[in-house]
Parts: sequence; C-alpha cells; structure tokens
Amino acid sequence: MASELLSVEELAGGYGAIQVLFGVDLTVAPGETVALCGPNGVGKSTLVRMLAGLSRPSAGRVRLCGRDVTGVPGAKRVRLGMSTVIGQQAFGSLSVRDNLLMHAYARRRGEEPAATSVDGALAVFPRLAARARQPASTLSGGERQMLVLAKTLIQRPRLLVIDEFSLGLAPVVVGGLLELVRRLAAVGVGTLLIEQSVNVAMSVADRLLFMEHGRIIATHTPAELRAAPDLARRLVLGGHAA
Ligand SMILES: Nc1ncnc2c1ncn2[C@@H]1O[C@H](COP(=O)(O)OP(=O)(O)OP(=O)(O)O)[C@@H](O)[C@H]1O
Repeated sequence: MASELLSVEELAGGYGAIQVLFGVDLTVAPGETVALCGPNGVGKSTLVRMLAGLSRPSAGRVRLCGRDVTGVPGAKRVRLGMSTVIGQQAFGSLSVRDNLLMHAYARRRGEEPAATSVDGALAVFPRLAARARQPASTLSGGERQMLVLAKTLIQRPRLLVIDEFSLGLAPVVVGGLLELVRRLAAVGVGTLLIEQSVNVAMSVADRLLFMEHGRIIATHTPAELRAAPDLARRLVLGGHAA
C-alpha cells in the first residue's frame, strides 16, 4: 500500500545455497514503531542486511514510500529516506564532531553540508556533545551507539531500521535511545526495531512481530502480550520453549 513507509513482500534469500528467509511480509507506517523479535539465528539480521541493500534477496519485494527499491543500492535508499543502524560503525581516530561532519558532507548530493545539522544532532545527545573533541575510539559502547544514531539523524530519515541497539547497554542508556525513537515517531518517522528483549520492544513498539525459521509467525500489540505473558515467552523462545 502506498501509504506505508516500508512494505516488504514475500522476501526470501540467504547466503549462497543457504536459504535463511522464506517469504517475509511486513509493513511500517509513518510514525509507527514496529519491533521484530525472535530467537537467535532465525534471520533477523539477514532481513536487515537486505533492507539496507547489503545483500540481494532471491525473491520478493521491498518498497519504500510505495517505490520498489528491491534492486536499489544502499546509498540510494538512504537518499530516499531509509537509514539503517547496524553495529557501532565509527571512524575511530576521528573526533566525535568530525565523525558527524563527515556524515553531514556525505548527506545529499547538491546540498550544503550543514554544520548546524551536526550541532542539532549533538544537542540530542548531551553526553556526545560533552565528548565532541574526543576520538570516537575512546567512546563507551553506549556512547558509540549514540554516535551511530546521531549520524543517522543527520540523514533525516523517514524510516529507521535499527538492528539490536539494546544489546550490552545499561538500561538507562537504552531508555534514552528509546525515548529518541518515541520522539522521532511523534514527528512521523517510522522505525523497524530488531530487538531480542520483548520487554524493551513492548516499551516502545506499536506492534511486535515474531520471527521463526525465516518467517513472521505472529503479530501482537503490547496490550495483547501483557494480557497473555506465556504467549510472549513461547513466541520468543520458539522451538526452545519447554
Ligand atoms: N555470512 C553468512 N554465511 C552463511 N550463513 C550465515 C551468514 N550470516 C548468517 N548466516 C546464518 O544465517 C542464519 C540467520 O542469521 P541471522 O544473523 O540473520 O540471525 P538473527 O536472527 O539475526 O540471529 P541473532 O539474534 O543471533 O543475531 C543463521 O543460521 C546464521 O548462521
């Protein structure tokens, strides 16, 4: 549907002869936060790589704002409004500010490199602002995650795809990052959040999707899951449930 920001239809593929995804369907609407949960190895990161344009599906479609971007390279997807947060990529020896400046320069062909967008991104993360001159390599895990998100904000995405940002971070840091996702949602940004912790996902998502063996097997709202605690446990443990 053209009103969706992201629409994934029957997406399949994997690594050479190894098939990991077997027909994934999902949508994210403007301002909607959708969490994708599931046990280890079910294909969540493989899906993110395909959404980012880092690997090609063998079948299926990815649409962004109604436009088919299935074969479109990653950099162009960013220009079309999809930003993907994978890992904690940063240029270690460059300062935090220079990392952000590099991103501001790379933002869009023909656009002025806006130093103000760097200041704007730093204003969202006071911890980073206090470390603006520090080499990115000296940041803590949580601070690096903030730097990755700050870079993403400079891209002014319409759709954010985030792969597991709560992993290994202190709850207070995760809380701050989730607050940012809520603020972005309030201005219409859609987010697909890959998240192992159902509790974290329930605290921010409008809908939770559960994946098993390369397929979405269930969709629930946080209210539905709160009403049936065993359901979430069964879904997230998949085949490992007792
Ligand atoms: N480069 C690769 N080559 C071959 N197989 C791979 C490769 N990367 C991942 N896989 C396999 O694909 C399957 C899905 O992996 P993926 O990383 O997408 O799972 P995941 O759901 O993100 O897991 P986790 O929650 O543990 O990160 C796994 O069986 C994994 O071993």
